[in-house]
Amino acid sequence: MKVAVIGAGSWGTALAQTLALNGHNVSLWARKDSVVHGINHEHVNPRYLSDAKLSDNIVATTSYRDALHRAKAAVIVTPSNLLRGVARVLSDVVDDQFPIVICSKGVEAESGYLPVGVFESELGNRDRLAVLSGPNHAEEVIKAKPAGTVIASSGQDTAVMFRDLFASPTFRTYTSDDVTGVELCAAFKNVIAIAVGVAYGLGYGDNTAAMLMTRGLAEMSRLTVKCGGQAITCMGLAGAGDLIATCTSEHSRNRSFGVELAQGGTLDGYRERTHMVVEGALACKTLKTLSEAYNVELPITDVVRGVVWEGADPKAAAKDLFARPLTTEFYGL
Ligand SMILES: NC(=O)c1ccc[n+]([C@@H]2O[C@H](COP(=O)([O-])OP(=O)(O)OC[C@H]3O[C@@H](n4cnc5c(N)ncnc54)[C@H](O)[C@@H]3O)[C@@H](O)[C@H]2O)c1
Ligand SMILES: O=P(O)(O)OC[C@H](O)CO
Repeated sequence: MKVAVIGAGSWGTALAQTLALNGHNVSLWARKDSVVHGINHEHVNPRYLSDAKLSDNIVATTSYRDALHRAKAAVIVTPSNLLRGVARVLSDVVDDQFPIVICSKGVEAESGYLPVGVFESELGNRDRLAVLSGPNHAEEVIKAKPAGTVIASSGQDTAVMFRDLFASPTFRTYTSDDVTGVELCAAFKNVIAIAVGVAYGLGYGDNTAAMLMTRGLAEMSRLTVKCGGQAITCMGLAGAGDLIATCTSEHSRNRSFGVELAQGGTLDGYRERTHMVVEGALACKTLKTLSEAYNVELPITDVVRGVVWEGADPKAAAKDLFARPLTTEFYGL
């Protein structure tokens, strides 16, 4: 079957390869001609994961229409801040039954919409929309190192369809009906990974990292439940699983950005050097819309926002976190 993958960064490239190895014909939309040329002529993405030889049943294009022509499903893997634009393009090309899975991790600025909500508002029919998320560093998935992920949809047929599309001997896919929970976990874990990176950058230890991860999980759970998601989702692959992978992995951009930030680096400098997206830097701002709407305290997220965007001193910010009133461990849950 032909599948359109929209976005040829690291994750789009790894997912395209996963689908291609499963025998599907993949049409990969890329922004840059040089990427299209590299994939179609050398079977290599010259900009992302350039060590990987890609299957020859991946064909790249810069045309959305060509990518979607005769495709039976679309996989959306752009940075989260571009999702509404992509949804608008798709609304001119696909009908309201066309299955779409979104693999980007974030919250829309201003509206506070999660990815599936953004697509639903532009394209309708939520039941054919899904979200895919889990502890999935592209650098490992493209090498077929075993990994698991969750595919959540309000439509059971959609979740099962994408589960079977992606499942492989090394990529184990689970279904869920908790779309909100999976999406919030995905956005949140990146913010906590920045906090963990900052802590390591300041020379703090593994105890600090474990505390931030666990208290981050508490923030994630509080907001998830208030937004209508299930607390148990935060204990699954999309929650604790991805939080652990992102906060501990050498591959994580969010974590390594946090380390650099603590040592005087900047977001612009990180982006320019790597050409990569640091979703947590945006999410620490966009999650505020939800925390205010639902009146949920997110102290670690607030501190990360202060350090990334408001010039707060990381050491002073860490001190502030410790100066908060002492309370019971499961306060607010
Ligand atoms: N990399 C991973 O391991 C991984 C795993 C799971 C989920 N994700 C998520 O997938 C999404 C995409 O991340 P990625 O890692 O594939 O990207 P990346 O960081 O490897 O590359 C950046 C991507 O952004 C695109 N881009 C940048 N500016 C653009 C613009 N103005 N217009 C259009 N495209 C632009 C680039 O073309 C490229 O595709 C993110 O939400 C990320 O959180 C990534
Ligand atoms: O490299 P990061 O920090 O963007 O994380 C990538 C994936 O989301 C890990 O599951």
